[in-house]
Amino acid sequence: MAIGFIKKIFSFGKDAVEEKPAPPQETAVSDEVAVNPSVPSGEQGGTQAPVEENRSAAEATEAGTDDRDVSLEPSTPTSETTSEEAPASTAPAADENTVEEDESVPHPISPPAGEMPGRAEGDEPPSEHPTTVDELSAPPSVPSGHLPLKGGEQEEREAAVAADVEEVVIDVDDRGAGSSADEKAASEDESNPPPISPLEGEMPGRAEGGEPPSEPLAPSLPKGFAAAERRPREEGPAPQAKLNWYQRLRLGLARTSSQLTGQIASLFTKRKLDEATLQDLEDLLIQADLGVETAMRITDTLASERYGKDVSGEDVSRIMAGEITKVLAPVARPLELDLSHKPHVILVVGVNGTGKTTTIGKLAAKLSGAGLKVMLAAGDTFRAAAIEQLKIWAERTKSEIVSSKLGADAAGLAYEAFQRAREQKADVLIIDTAGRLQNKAELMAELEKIVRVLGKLDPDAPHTVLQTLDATTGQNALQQVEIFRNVAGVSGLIMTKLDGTARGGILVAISAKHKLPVYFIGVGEGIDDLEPFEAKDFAEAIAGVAAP
Ligand SMILES: Nc1nc2c(ncn2[C@@H]2O[C@H](COP(=O)(O)OP(=O)(O)OP(=O)(O)O)[C@@H](O)[C@H]2O)c(=O)[nH]1
Repeated sequence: MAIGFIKKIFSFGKDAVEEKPAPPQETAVSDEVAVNPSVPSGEQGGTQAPVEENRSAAEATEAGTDDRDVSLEPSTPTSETTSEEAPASTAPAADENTVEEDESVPHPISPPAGEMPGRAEGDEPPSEHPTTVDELSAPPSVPSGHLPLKGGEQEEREAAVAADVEEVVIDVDDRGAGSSADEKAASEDESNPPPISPLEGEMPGRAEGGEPPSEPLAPSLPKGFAAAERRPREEGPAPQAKLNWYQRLRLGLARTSSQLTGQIASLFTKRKLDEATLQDLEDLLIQADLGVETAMRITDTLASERYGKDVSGEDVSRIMAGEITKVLAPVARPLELDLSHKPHVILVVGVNGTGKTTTIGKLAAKLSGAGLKVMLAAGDTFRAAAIEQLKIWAERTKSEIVSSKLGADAAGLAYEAFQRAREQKADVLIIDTAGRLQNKAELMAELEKIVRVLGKLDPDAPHTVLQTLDATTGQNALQQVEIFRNVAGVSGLIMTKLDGTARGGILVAISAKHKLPVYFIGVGEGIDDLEPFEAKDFAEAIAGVAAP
């Protein structure tokens, strides 16, 4: 179904470009009803009709409780011209252009008016090879079939061309200026000397009739300056190969692990394992955000193996990695999609800046890359940049997008997006939300409303509620999960920014406490920088166990 749909998009408006993907169709939900009639018929266009129905449905529920009219405004794919079409359509035009240009535009090598005046009317045309100064300064001959311009005409036309050029510049650089192109061209003629004129006194050119200097004169520097010798350019360091995701994860968690292993190593120098050492170790593990429960698991296991004996830092790292793996293994699960839903709705929540929008883009890339039909909903109506950011991701991932104006009702948008995704038989709908600070009650209420509204269309929706957590956050992430879980019923986590100076220990504490699935980890800002979460890799990276 999805492949058939994609083929449909691909073939719209460009019969000759079969293999080139069409831009994603965007559906804007605006405050005014504006249905674009130019949508292609078929799967996409056929979904236009129920707009009003949708709206009333949304109103009937408290879904689209917003008073605004919400409507769909799909953009049409850009039609493209193929190289095969071009010659047939452009050939006659080219002839016309030639005539047009020849008549109105001076020859490209024509000297500027005033500087090298043309021949006076009635003069003999110059010989083929100019030999005298007069001949050299005469304008080039006009191609046969065209009348040579008279001196006055030449100037007028050159002025007209100058005006045209200025008009373009004004369009681009100074649209609202209001001064006419002619005025501007004229005033610049008066005020600007020709750019190639040497400045008087600074770089004297050849005096009239004088010999050219044998070497170009170096400008003399004013007092207090000295000419520097040109040094050979230094070779910079060879560009480094991009680290793979595992190396980036290890690097990201290096701060946590090296700090931890360094402290552990100094703790166990020449000390047998006793109660005091175990207590010190537990404190260190808690400081590394691992949580009391996991810290105790580690110390208990260490005690049962090595109590009263010598202990090395490697022993502790190995036991630590093993115990952390036991905590994380049950939560390292794939994100399950029930594609019978059509669409499977994923709501993405989390504090602002934790990487929701970026993660949505990465998820969309994986899903659409696998041939699934993905629709995105720009439910972060709080930030204009977030809407734009998601549009870019939609374009990059060939996903459709439903967006709205800044400040629009997010629940109404989510409702419309869900309906539209259903009509279009999308496999997955991913809804972005505003970064709600958990202490802002009204924002949390809006999030609750989105969940409620989606449930009106399908009691099981949203089918997945994903929360993004920023790995650089630390303890605060634990509190974030608690709050979003209560408000939005978070069903799984993605930890982002594990490639930075991450403090990944908190994920262990969160997993021990909430036992929520951890689907993926973000290891960079790129489209491919999202990896399935692997308990053992993560545990070893935190514990500082040497990489295999
Ligand atoms: N290094 C790194 N940066 C990331 C990762 N994920 C997201 N980012 C960056 O984090 C910043 C915030 O990401 P967004 O996706 O805008 O976060 P958001 O949660 O949507 O933010 P709001 O729209 O403000 O709610 C951006 O600069 C992203 O490029 C990651 O895994 N690694």
